[in-house]
Amino acid sequence: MAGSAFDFVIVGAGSAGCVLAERLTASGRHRVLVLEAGGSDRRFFVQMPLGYGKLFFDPAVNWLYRTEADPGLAGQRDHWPRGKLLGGSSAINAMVYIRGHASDYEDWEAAGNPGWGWDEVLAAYRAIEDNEAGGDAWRGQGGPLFISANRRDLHPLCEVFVDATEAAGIPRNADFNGAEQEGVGSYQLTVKGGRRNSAARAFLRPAMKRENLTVLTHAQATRVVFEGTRAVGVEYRHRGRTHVARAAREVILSGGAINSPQLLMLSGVGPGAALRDLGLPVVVDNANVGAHLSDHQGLNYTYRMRVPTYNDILRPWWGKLAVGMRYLLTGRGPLSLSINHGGGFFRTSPDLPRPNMQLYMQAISTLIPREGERPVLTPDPFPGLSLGLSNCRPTSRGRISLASADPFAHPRIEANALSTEHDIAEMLAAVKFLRRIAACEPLAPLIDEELRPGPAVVTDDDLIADIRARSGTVFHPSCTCRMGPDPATAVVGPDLRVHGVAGLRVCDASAFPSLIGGNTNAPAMMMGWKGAGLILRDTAN
Ligand SMILES: Cc1cc2nc3c(=O)[nH]c(=O)nc-3n(C[C@H](O)[C@H](O)[C@H](O)COP(=O)(O)OP(=O)(O)OC[C@H]3O[C@@H](n4cnc5c(N)ncnc54)[C@H](O)[C@@H]3O)c2cc1C
Repeated sequence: MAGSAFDFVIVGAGSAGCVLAERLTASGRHRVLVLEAGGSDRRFFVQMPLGYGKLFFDPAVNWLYRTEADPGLAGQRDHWPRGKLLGGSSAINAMVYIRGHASDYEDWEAAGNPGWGWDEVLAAYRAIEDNEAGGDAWRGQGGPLFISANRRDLHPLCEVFVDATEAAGIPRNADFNGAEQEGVGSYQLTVKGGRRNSAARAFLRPAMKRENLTVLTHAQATRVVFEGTRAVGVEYRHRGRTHVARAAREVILSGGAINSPQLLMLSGVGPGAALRDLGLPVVVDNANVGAHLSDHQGLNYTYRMRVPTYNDILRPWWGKLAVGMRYLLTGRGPLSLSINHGGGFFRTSPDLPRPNMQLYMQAISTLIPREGERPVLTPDPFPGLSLGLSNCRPTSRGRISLASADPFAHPRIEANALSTEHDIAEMLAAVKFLRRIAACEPLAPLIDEELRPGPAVVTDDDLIADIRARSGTVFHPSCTCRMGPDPATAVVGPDLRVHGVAGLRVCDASAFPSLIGGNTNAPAMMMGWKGAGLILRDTAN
């Protein structure tokens, strides 16, 4: 590959990178190289939706990051999985498809980012989607990304949960991606025909048939190559050797919220003093690189149930055999779905203008952890239910910084979770509401007992201590190369170009101006879609 020239070099075949690769090669006019540090997505537990639990600690497909000890999480170091394979995190995630609240994008635009308001973003989502629920003013149909409406094979407790949440005062909502986000119901999923529908499957794999797309796996970018302040290529390691891929037009970083800022810093774009301390040259001194790290925090309340749950089916060998056979023969059953059958969005106070909390319902409990595995395929030996929640717009901010100038060393992740009064007060109100749901008909009579945190935990102080002890990332780190017009406060402009240099953009969840209220795979794919539109527009000029 050394010496070959491409028009565009994309670093990272994740949610955004796969969409970019597809869009930039569609016309046949541009030669595109995608460098992906991980390997193929053609693995059984990647393809089988509930195989997700097996990928959580698997170094073959996962960067396996750990944060620094976090005071907000009672001093614990949180586990941060990120996908390291074709499809990136969309190939190891929980497949919930949520776009976020319309007002999130109005916030993006109001922060000085024309073109990223709700109307433009909605048009992109509608073009991307092929929603099983059909097209309407909100949903797209006929686009490259099939989205399951998730209406069959749901566990019966999902409906019970929806009824109880309704009784607690939250309206039913058949489509969180429709006119209203608030409400309770079942989640739409990136699942197609019983298989995970990652960004690789929906976008990259079809594009890989094109001659103008080259995808190199096990190729880790180590540095953006600059001539002066113009990015002209990418240095990468492949099969033990260092190569440089030249980009005649642009280099696009789509390595995700941890790796994109890391690669920028390794390349000399970042906080100048810190880079010099590590002996790195400084191309652009910008303290925003790696800063503004935003992430959703969540926790589960767990119940012992009086009725069967997936624990009873997924734990015993005969149950595993039965659901396994069903899956292999029909592509259906619990293995063909996300662990999160239901959920929704609610406000912790009626005075709030939009939902500030997200709910998750899992007809399974996993209190007894197994070494090296998120035990969704080996749950607790009793019927259990998990009700989870996570915040939508936390005010806590963390940081990614370089721990070393070695591109293969993990960067430092200071999550700084739950570090504001606001975030703790919100979580406290939310867990109280979760208990209200559990106390409502028809769910209450089916619950035997609350196992975590347990009935002894009642005072605000104890509830907060429990929140700190048991919360963790819900895997949505964002904003570490955030978009904004001013280099004093942002890393990329509204056109995703890195401030202060030429020929270089960042296009992934790191470029979000602010974290959206909801899961982040859909917005990352949308960023790839709109990013490609911007690149093609600028290329035509
Ligand atoms: C366990 C888990 C569960 C989740 N559940 C959900 C969910 O249910 N719904 C949802 O919407 N979102 C979910 N998310 C979040 C969502 O998947 C991510 O926000 C989204 O995929 C991020 O997309 P991205 O393009 O920014 O980065 P990624 O998809 O992470 O892609 C980055 C890619 O770049 C590659 N890369 C990085 N550095 C380099 C380098 N130097 N050289 C070459 N390649 C490199 C990586 O290997 C990776 O393939 C989950 C995430 C995880 C980890």
